[in-house]
Amino acid sequence: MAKRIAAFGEVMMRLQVPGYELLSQASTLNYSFSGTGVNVLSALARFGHTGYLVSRLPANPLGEAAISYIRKLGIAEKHIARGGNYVGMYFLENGFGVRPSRVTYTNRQESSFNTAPEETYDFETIAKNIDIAHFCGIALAMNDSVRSHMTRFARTVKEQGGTVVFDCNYRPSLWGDNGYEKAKPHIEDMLHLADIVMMNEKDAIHVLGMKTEKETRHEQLTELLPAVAQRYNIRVIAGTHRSINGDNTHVLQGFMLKQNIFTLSKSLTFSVYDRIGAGDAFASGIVHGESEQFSPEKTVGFAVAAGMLAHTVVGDTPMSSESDIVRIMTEALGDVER
Ligand SMILES: Nc1ncnc2c1ncn2[C@@H]1O[C@H](COP(=O)(O)OP(=O)(O)O)[C@@H](O)[C@H]1O
Ligand SMILES: O=C(O)C[C@@H](O)[C@H](O)C(=O)COP(=O)(O)O
Repeated sequence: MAKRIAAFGEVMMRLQVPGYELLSQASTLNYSFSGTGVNVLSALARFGHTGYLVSRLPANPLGEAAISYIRKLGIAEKHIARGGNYVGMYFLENGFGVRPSRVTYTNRQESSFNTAPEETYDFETIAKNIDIAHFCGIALAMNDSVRSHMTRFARTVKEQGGTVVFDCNYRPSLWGDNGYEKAKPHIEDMLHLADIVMMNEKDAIHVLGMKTEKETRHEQLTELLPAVAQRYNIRVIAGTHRSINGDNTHVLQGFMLKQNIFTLSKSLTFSVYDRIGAGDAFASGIVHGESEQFSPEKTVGFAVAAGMLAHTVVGDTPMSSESDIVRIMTEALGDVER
């Protein structure tokens, strides 16, 4: 059934160096807009849900440009507050061969979203009119005021009987020195409130400090995640394992833990055009599968195929429809369609 979904998060301006040049070599940049909330809602709008972005943008031409972009993606703008002066930015240098892609965040703390005053958002009204709210660990890394918005909104959604989705999305560069220690209490606050969580064993080991004697990622995952689900009372935990082959193709396998049962997707191998936003596409697939009451096998298969397709589209924002994803799950790769 189509759901009303709100995502709380920052709209980012992505400044991408064209081709494979470094920032130090290039003289032009391509800009687009992004942010985990934008990405997740774009995907969910394509699957037939209604998406509301809960954010804050400046009342100036930059804010207008961001809103036009969001509108074009089919995301409802009525919960976007206006005020402050800046849009958060990040620079992207594309990797090539053995050189990985690189993201550099700039003075994000000063953005409209990260300086939003305490009473900016009417969480009561928003929570009464949605079914699901999505939150992300990137916003949690920002400052105490954003963290307070997040926990307040998530608590209000729970009080209204809604579903809380939380993507751990740990970004080392945003948490800084002793990042794991700083992040742990805040991630735990969100885990206690969440019904559906995106994470893998790295979050359990490094952020939550859980111990395991197991050596392979898969064994660590299957040992630790049921303990996480039990400790924080989480209904569904899902995520991916990625590996990168010598020929630069990536292998992605999705997993989902529900009612103490692990379901794994097929391992998909594919070439990568633009890797950023693939985790958000996967998360959207899980939210869609749960909303439509798909079986765990179908949900995780759908989510990983959505993640794979997001690697083939330029920009952070997933653009695939449900039928694009179902086709890729069921059909062999083909030549030009004409
Ligand atoms: N250095 C790290 N320490 C702890 N957890 C991490 C680290 N890097 C990534 N993770 C976690 O691993 C998971 C997947 O990472 P991510 O970079 O978001 O990949 P994807 O975009 O494929 O989802 C996320 O839940 C993230 O929090
Ligand atoms: O910084 C943000 O708020 C998000 C963007 O940097 C970007 O969209 C992103 O990190 C997406 O995450 P992924 O889907 O895990 O690649």
